[in-house]
Amino acid sequence: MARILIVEARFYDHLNDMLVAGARAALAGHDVDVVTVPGALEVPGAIALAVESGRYDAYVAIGVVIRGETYHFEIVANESARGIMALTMDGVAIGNGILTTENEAQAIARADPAQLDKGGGAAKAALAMLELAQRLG
Ligand SMILES: Nc1c(NC[C@H](O)[C@H](O)[C@H](O)CO)[nH]c(=O)[nH]c1=O
Ligand SMILES: CC(=O)[C@@H](O)COP(=O)(O)O
Repeated sequence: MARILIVEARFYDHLNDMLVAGARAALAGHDVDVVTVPGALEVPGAIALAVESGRYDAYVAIGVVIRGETYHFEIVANESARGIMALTMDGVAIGNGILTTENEAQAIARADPAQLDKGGGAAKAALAMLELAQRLG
């Protein structure tokens, strides 16, 4: 059994509820905690803090970034992904379930566990990276 932390950027409650449900289903049998941050830009920092705590074996990043009117979409989408990638390159087992979509319909299709289940996919990716780290470590 692994100790998994879900770090969710709760910007859209109804979408996050689906993503977290999918992630939890994929993490059945493991010890799962969930923490919430304001938005996707805060997710990498929250994971970095949790890594420092030494309490968890792997992490699942959850969130939804939907394009608005300004360049802020690129900043939030790209920089949250960049921060998560930097952590993975440091050997942290993370699955990235932060959706970056053009509209809500695209987000719903990807958040819904009965459709594309990106939350479950991110959880499975985190477990796969943890298993790889244990095998190679
Ligand atoms: N527009 C979205 C955001 N924006 C907020 C930022 O992530 C951040 O919390 C803020 O800039 C304060 O540092 N976040 C999302 O997760 N999704 C969005 O669509
Ligand atoms: C992804 C975003 O930051 C977006 O929700 C913000 O919308 P806007 O660009 O219209 O301020």
